Amino acid sequence: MNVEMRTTDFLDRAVDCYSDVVGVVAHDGTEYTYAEFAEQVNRVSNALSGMGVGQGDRVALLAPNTHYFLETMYGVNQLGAVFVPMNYLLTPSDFEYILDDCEARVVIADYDYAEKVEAVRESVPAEGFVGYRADDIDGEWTDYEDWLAGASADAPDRPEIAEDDDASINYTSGTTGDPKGVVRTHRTEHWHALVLNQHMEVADDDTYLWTLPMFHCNGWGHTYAITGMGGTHVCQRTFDPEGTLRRVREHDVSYLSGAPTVLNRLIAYYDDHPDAVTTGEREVRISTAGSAPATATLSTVEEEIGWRVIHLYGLTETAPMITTSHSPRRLAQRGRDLKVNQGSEMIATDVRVVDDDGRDVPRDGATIGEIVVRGNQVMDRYLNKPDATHEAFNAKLPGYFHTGDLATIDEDGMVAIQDRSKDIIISGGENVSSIGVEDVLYDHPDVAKAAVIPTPSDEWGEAVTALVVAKSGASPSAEAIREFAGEHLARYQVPKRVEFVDDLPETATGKVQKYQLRQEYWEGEERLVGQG
Ligand SMILES: Nc1ncnc2c1ncn2[C@@H]1O[C@H](COP(=O)(O)OP(=O)(O)OP(=O)(O)O)[C@@H](O)[C@H]1O
Repeated sequence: MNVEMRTTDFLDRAVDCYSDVVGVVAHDGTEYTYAEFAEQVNRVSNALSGMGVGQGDRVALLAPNTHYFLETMYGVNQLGAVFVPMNYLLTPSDFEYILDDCEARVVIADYDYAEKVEAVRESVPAEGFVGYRADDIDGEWTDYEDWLAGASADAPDRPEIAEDDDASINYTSGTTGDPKGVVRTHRTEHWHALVLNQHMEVADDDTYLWTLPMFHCNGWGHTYAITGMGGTHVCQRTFDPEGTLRRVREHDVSYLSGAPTVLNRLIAYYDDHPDAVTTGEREVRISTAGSAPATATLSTVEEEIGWRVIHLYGLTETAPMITTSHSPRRLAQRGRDLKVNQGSEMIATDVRVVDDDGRDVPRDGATIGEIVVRGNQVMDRYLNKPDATHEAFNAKLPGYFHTGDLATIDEDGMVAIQDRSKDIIISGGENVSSIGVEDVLYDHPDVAKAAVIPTPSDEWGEAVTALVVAKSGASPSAEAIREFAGEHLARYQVPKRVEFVDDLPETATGKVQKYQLRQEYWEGEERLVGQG
């Protein structure tokens, strides 16, 4: 007989098997066993019920990495209600759009960010406003702790939750356009967490440090995966290198995650404070995804900081993870470079690379096509956007989700991401992978960050242009950078222009906003490819 897959299964197991184990360390150091954590979760459910929230209702949360993010997520889901975590770096008008789009009944917000919801309060449908440390928020917010204190810690009656019921709505980060509400079901969330556990080897002695924003795809599924395995969550409100390295030492952390920019910031801090890293008894592993890590980034983290890097790939729409570099057999055969931009599909996940007619490209590691995917972790739909949903699942190969990412695939099924279709540069008729050029630039000893974008050119159609942040104290010339690139790249890939900038605009999840960078060069002109 089939058993429905639900997100609640993960906390239920932790309570069954690890009630005495510290499940959550709050950002202020307070420790909760899984039994205590489950009581907090029950309080959230009962307090929400008291406000009239029931099955199918949406509850939005605006919070950094905190124990109450986790409490709210489980508390909402065990009522059969739908959890909507929001990106705290968005603007009031984004929140107005999101809260309206998902028709949130209640908003729970952190004192650091609540003002952005307060600014649009009158124009959103929510009736309940709960603030963490409400005294520090201007406006009428019920204090989170008072709210819970008035609620029972007994398990609420759970409704019948079907695995295809909506569990959460995660808005895309808006790197390339308006946020879209990605609707994920209990089944997609559950399945993705199982797949993640399988490939990341999560166990009950894992201590997971929250450097990755929890709002981002429910922390890439670790909010469920770590809980279900009986591991310990250590909360860090937002990432900072000093705080991260200190917590790794203090809590004997074994596992953490972050976008490549997080790795780069750790490296920059480590350069100045090598003593901040101690290699303890056990291995530390760090999973990275969200954008392409440079070869130099991976080798510095592995060889100098001493942590094992696992490179993953995916999208909000795919829960997110669909490929992984964690293949010891292949790495032993083919060397560590394999890790940089390649991964194999995760278990029970059908990843294909197809041409414009939806046919598989040759598995030659050279022909570029679009990554499409089918699997139980793929989203149900975009909220209120049937046309976008139809397009995403039918553009080239019906039934597969179309990622908009370009890649090659080789004879072992290793997928190497080349670019987003919007980021690839067509210069003199040749495709140039911005990721490939950036990878080389990161190898230059004076380069701290690099973003490669197309700029308009009468001669080339699009000119490969590198925007470079120099390392502190270094002042390389544009010519030196171009020369270095010329030693490692084909002539058509070498940046025609190199410009130095103080910093690169990034999203909350650490992605360089190439769309924004491109804009100023393309004002009034139409790009040949992509939309921006
Ligand atoms: N390991 C990786 N290497 C290269 N690119 C990656 C990797 N992992 C993720 N990405 C990029 O990130 C994208 C997914 O990001 P996410 O779902 O967070 O939203 P977004 O695409 O940044 O936002 P929006 O859809 O609003 O533009 C992928 O489509 C891919 O382009």
